[in-house]
Amino acid sequence: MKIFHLSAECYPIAKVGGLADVVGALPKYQNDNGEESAVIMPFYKNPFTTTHNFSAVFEGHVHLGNTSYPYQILKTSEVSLGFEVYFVAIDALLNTPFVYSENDIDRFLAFQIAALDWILTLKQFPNILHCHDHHTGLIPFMTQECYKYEALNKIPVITTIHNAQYQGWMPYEHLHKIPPFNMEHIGLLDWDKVINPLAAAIKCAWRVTTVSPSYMEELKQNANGLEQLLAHESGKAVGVLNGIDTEVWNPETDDYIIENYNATTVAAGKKANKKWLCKRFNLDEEKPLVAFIGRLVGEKGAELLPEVFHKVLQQEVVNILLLGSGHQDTEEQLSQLRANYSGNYNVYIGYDEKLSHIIYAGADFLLMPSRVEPCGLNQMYCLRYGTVPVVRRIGGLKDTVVDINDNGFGICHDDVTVSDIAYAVHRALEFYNDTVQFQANRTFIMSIDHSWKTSAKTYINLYNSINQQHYD
Ligand SMILES: Nc1ncnc2c1ncn2[C@@H]1O[C@H](COP(=O)(O)OP(=O)(O)O[C@H]2O[C@H](CO)[C@@H](O)[C@H](O)[C@H]2O)[C@@H](O)[C@H]1O
Repeated sequence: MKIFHLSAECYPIAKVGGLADVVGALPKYQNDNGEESAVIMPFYKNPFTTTHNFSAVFEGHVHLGNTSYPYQILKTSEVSLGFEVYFVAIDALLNTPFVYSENDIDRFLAFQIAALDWILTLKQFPNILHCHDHHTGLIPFMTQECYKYEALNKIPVITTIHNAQYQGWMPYEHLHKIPPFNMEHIGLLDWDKVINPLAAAIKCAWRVTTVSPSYMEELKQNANGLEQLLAHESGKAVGVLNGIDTEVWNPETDDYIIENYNATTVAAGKKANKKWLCKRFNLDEEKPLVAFIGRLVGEKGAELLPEVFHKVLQQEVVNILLLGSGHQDTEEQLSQLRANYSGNYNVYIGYDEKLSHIIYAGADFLLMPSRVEPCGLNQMYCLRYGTVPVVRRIGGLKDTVVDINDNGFGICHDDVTVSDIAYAVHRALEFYNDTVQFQANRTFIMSIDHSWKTSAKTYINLYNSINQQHYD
């Protein structure tokens, strides 16, 4: 089966968050299952694209209304990611050092149209188009409705929702940029009187998936305005839990971390990584280390963290280390807190892939007090590195972490409040002091299998079930 994943991000080429991790791993595991899975993504100007050579497999012009942009489909043979990547290079719009910007309506519309224009020219069409998030949300609509893509309308299109908070809204003044279609069907694009690419994808895709089963249920109650639509389309929707790339995220072979380890050597391995972190960030290596990694936004409960940290650092014997960036206010408050708790608290404001690996390896606990968490990968990474997750029971966190009081291995809490989060940290630290249990738990959590093996197969079964239905 020939599968094209369409996405704005793909690790290690361009990563802003978890979307990249998924699109950089799922195709590889699908190929391991004997499929032919590839990625189509924009060509940005970033460390990956500037250090590799590319050759053009196609050249054309993409039209956005009356404006025409030259574009190429590029490939590189210099690196093997376990799947083929086709880059849509539209210099005037996409060749930027960033993935997302103010001009995203034109950028991602042009990306989607150029990708479909190229697919139209292929001798062998893909059997599945798998679209990720709203940046590719108009593809299910365009293949079904636009006259020029009629030849593609038999190809099943899947949309995976990684995050329904962002929907790609466009005012109607952009309508003329979408290739012509029967205007009687304009309602498919609409949600609340604007063009809503995520809503259009939910309406037009042959199947809709979310990145965990719990998130699928939660979206029917809380989907940033799309609740009714999701409830209405639930017959074709299913939650498939993300996996993790166990080749990239493996403490035994990870090149980023200070000392490699496995379940047998976990105590010494984690100690060496923690020692490095404590030296680098002026922390006390004798105390337990609680870490946070992620985007500093409301969804992650980030604006509560300064107060949570203040409370915890006053009451507990602990170190706290945060890696992240996002809302400026939160960044500033988190940075200011350093003055009060020097020696036990530090933050790194920014994005640093290597540092994130060392933190997963060196921390004792990873905090995720998310308001919304469609799946969450951090808790699965930390488990693999023997770090205990402290999470709110929501979305994918609920599906992957069981509290120690329920015969589980993590710490869970229900509310996103300063006191609930601080109490969860308190429970975590009590657990830390139960040395024997804590060490045994470390070894156990490293053995939990969250690899893509199962979920990659689930997606393949889903594709097969559509193809089966289609040809019956
Ligand atoms: N400052 C920083 N420096 C280095 N690395 C950093 C970093 N901030 C974040 N990361 C990394 O980015 C990834 C974040 O993944 P998540 O799944 O937690 O979140 P995200 O909300 O982006 O993804 C959305 O899509 C994914 C994939 O489907 C869902 O799991 C998730 O719930 C949904 O919100 C992890 O690899 C993490 O280590």
